[in-house]
Amino acid sequence: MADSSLLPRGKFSISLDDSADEIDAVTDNVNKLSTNDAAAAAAEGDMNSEAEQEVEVRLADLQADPNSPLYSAKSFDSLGLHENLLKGVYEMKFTKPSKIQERALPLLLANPPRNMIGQSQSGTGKTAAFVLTMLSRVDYDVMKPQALCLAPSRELARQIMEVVQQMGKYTPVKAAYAIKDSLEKGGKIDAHIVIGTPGTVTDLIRKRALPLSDMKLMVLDEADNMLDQQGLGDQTVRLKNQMPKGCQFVLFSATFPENVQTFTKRFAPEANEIRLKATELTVEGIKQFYMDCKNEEHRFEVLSELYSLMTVGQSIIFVRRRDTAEKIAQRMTKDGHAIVFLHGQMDSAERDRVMDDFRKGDIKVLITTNVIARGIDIQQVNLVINYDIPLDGDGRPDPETYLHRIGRTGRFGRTGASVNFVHDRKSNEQMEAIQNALGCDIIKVPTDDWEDARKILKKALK
Ligand SMILES: Nc1ncnc2c1ncn2[C@@H]1O[C@H](COP(=O)(O)OP(=O)(O)OP(=O)(O)O)[C@@H](O)[C@H]1O
Repeated sequence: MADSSLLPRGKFSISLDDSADEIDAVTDNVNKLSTNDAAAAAAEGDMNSEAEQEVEVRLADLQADPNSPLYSAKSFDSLGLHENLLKGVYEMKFTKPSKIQERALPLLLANPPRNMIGQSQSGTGKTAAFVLTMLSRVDYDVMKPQALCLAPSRELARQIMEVVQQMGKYTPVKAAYAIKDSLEKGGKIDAHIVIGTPGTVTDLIRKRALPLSDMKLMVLDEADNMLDQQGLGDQTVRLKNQMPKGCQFVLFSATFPENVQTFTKRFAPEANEIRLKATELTVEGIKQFYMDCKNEEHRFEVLSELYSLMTVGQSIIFVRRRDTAEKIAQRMTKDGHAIVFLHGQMDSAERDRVMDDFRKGDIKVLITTNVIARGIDIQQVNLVINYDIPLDGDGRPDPETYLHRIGRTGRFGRTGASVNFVHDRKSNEQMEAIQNALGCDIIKVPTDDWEDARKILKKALK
């Protein structure tokens, strides 16, 4: 949850309560939205399963707890959103906003537009905050790209598109991808909202397939990653420099490490900021464990044993290298486990197929690299395994990537477990460094008493 004492004084152009006038201006624009039949929304009356009901009860409790990042004192109706967007939100079964949604939305929608740097724990609903902003800001009478959302992976871009379509269901929004293989040769993007990855966006602009003249809003999801100077940073900055004057820059992430903070502020000057304290970064619902393996070979055996003994919902295993992902998937398959791999060197169609199968639940175990460490939201994932402890580009323990990886479980109040595998002194030290940096407890699970191990993990997954 954000700590208001950390917010820079005087940076807010409005307070949460006196924002009605500014919000109206945005609402005027959105009034042009078409009014589709809302009956469709009401007609949906599926009986929830028992498990889902349990989650709903827990969620209601969390959303009533002021100490939870999901807590909100307000309703979606009071956040200045157009009624057609509210219909979309409610159809997604969102009853109350989370803390980040409640705090960020009025600031994001205020006029004149102001930049935003928003931080909130993994799985607390940042996507809705920026998607609703994009859907509120575009002028639907103008069929030109007006909002650009950048994400670090095609998987995340596709997921954001899904949210845009769902939330924008009762608007005439047209959204287009700018990801590899998304546009036919010689084609041109005509859509209100563009969602893409920096490389392809750069490419399309160069080919004059993505006009920027009407851009009003640029969103960076996983902003610290997008601005990382060892990675996507240069490309992202070059894109920013091409945006028209007055463009609003919106940056969201669960993590903004020290080393990107100055840069982030330069990227989004005069921004409203919503920040977390260092002690608030971990999500309570995610229980963290480690298993001490004797060596490389034992590490694999423990993994295989774990999957023989446990019935987990869905799980993601993270490794450092693509070839490790492939090798382990092959060995696990030989041992009789159903598992697939996903990494950045696969072709687009294959990546999409694997991800779609995993999302549908047809695949239960996915082994992957950091390519999907961030943002991916699959609520049934209740176990994350760090087969390799995450390291940064310089080979140092990487607490941010750790947080994002384990954050693939425990989404929006759900419970989940993460298990770190250590197999030698070095990996042990790496895990300890992460534990110290985050000040979190990582509890040992025995590798010589499987009954005990099963009990501990089962309890955490309840
Ligand atoms: N107000 C809400 N009520 C109920 N569910 C919500 C609400 N807001 C978001 N969600 C759900 O919570 C889940 C997590 O949201 P989202 O993916 O936006 O998290 P995030 O903060 O972007 O996480 P990450 O940092 O991992 O990217 C999604 O399944 C989303 O549909």
